[in-house]
Order: sequence, then structure tokens, then C-alpha cells
Amino acid sequence: MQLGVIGLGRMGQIVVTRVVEAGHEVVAFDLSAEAVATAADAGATPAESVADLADRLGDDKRIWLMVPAGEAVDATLEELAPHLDSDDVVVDGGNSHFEKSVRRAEETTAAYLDCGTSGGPAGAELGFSLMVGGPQWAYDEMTPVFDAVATGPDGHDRMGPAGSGHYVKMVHNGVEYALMQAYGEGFELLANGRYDLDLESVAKTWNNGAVIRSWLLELCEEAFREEGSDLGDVADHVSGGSTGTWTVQEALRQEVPVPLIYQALAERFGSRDEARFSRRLANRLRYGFGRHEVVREEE
Ligand SMILES: NC(=O)C1=CN([C@@H]2O[C@H](COP(=O)(O)OP(=O)(O)OC[C@H]3O[C@@H](n4cnc5c(N)ncnc54)[C@H](O)[C@@H]3O)[C@@H](O)[C@H]2O)C=CC1
Ligand SMILES: O=C(CO)[C@H](O)[C@H](O)COP(=O)(O)O
Repeated sequence: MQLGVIGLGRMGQIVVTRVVEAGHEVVAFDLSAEAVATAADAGATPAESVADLADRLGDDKRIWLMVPAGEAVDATLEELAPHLDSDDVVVDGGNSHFEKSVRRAEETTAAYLDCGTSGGPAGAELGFSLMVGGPQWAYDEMTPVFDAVATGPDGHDRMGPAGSGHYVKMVHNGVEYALMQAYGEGFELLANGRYDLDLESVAKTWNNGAVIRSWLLELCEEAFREEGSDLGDVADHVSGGSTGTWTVQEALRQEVPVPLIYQALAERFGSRDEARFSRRLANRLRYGFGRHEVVREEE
């Protein structure tokens, strides 16, 4: 099979490498010439533009987008539009909002597959977990590529119609937030609790047979090994948050309670303010109602 890959960053390069290694032909394009050169080193045919990539693919084009979610997806689809017909297949493997994927599927002449991708850069060796939405025929057509990019045939499946792949990935990320928060709280208690613990050792022990073992917990173990039990100079600041926000917004619309996911998201937002106004006000109010001492900022 011949696959065009557009967007050759952390994730796109993995798609290229795994598809090439599975014996398929890849044509690759990115706005960055350096990224295109890296893909060429991995065995892809370099393209100079979206149009050049489309020309090199010939009839029955199979194209994987791995550009940042948002405007880059629309811009790429606009450039691809004159080159696409109904026998072609476009996969969006990024973290797009599912409603945008539904709209794009309606607007795109080619069959459109929204593909939630999980596994991060570690997927280079392990392969990804792929959650795919869109027409069955297009999913079946892309199966050799999904087999290569995923952990194998069990690492991907069609979730349902357009939007469902990105919907499932959005909820996956919400779960990811809540799990991170749960591990964070447990380790925070251990770090401030009664015993002087080696948290790498705790995580390692938990990862070997404990009920709560997981890949995120393996990453906790790695973090304590590399940063120390006190996390060294790692800042009290968590970036990102778009996929968790979408999960909470959708839960509100569906009237489904997701307090753990919401709490994890709120903790993230809270981490970005060095001095939370609400906490400062609570500090002052305790003086108001109880004449408790106001803690003042140090000069
Ligand atoms: N990094 C991760 O762990 C994961 C990322 N994702 C999603 O995968 C997508 C890609 O993520 P990364 O590879 O991490 O991003 P990245 O920032 O490493 O790479 C994005 C690449 O797209 C290129 N690009 C941007 N606009 C373009 C355009 N209009 N035409 C062609 N190339 C363009 C950039 O030059 C860059 O090389 C995002 O939607 C992200 O949310 C999904 C799962 C995990
Ligand atoms: O999808 C992912 C993991 O599953 C990506 O790492 C994504 O970039 C996480 O973004 P955020 O933490 O901002 O929601």
C-alpha cells in the first residue's frame, strides 16, 4: 500500500517509520524541511508540498494527517480538496474535537476517518492504540496501515460513524487526567506522610503485581527515578488541558456526572496561578469570621 503522511512531528514520524517498516510505501510532507528530511531518512519519499504529495500518490489516495489539531487540519484539507475524490481516504490521527471531525467528514469529498491515537512517543516501539470513526469500507481499506501503526490487529478498531473515534479519544484523555490526579494525590500523601519513603521504590513495588499497576504508574516510577522522591525542581504547573475541557463540556451537555475528571482539570487550571485569588480571599475571610491570623506574602 502507498500512504501519504502530512505532519511529521513527534507522532507523524512514528507513523512514517512503522508503516515503512511494515513494507508499505510512504510519501511524506511537513511545513518543516528538516522534518521531511528525517522522514526521508526513515525511508519515505519526500514531497515538496501538499499538491506534490497528492500527485505522487496517484489514484485511490490514502492520506494520514498528523498535524496539530485545529486550523492546521482545516488548512491541509483545503489544500488537499482539489486532489481528492470519493475513492480516496483521509485519516486525521490528531486530537481533533469530534464535532469538527463530523463537519470535516461532511465537507470532504474523500472518505474521512477520525482516528484517536494513544500511546505517545513510546508508540514508536510499542505501537499505538487507535480509535477510529467513519465509513466501514474506508476502515477496512486502511486496515494494513492501522495494523502497522497500532500495536497490531487488536490495537485498533472502528468505534462507529464519523466523530466517534475522536469522541472516544476525548473521553480517554478525561480518564487520563483523573488517573494522573489519583496517582498524584496518593504520592503527595506518601511524600508528606508519616514515613520517609523512597517513592521510586513504592512505584516499582506497586507496578509489580499491585491492583493499581499501569503504564502511568510506570511513568511515575521513571519520574521519581530521574527527578528524585521530591521531584527536584519540577514546577507546580500543569500545561495543556483542551481535551479535558472538552470532556467536561460534553459531560455537562449529557448531564453525566464526571467529578473526578472535572477536579483533575480544575487542579490543572489552578496550578497556573501562582497565588490563587480564591485561596487569598479564603485566607482573609478566616480573619473576618474567626480572627484567625492572616498569612501575608513575604516581602
Ligand atoms: N504528542 C503526543 O503524545 C500525542 C499527540 N497527539 C496529537 O497528534 C497530533 C500531532 O502531535 P505531535 O506530533 O505531538 O505534534 P508536533 O508539534 O510534534 O508535530 C506537528 C507537526 O506538524 C507540522 N505541521 C503543522 N502545521 C502543518 C501544516 N499545515 N502542514 C504540514 N505540516 C504541518 C509541524 O511542522 C510539525 O512537524 C496533535 O493533534 C496531537 O494533539 C495525539 C496523541 C499523543
Ligand atoms: O492525547 C495525548 C495523550 O493521550 C497527548 O499527549 C495530548 O497532547 C495531551 O494533551 P492535554 O494534556 O493538553 O489534554
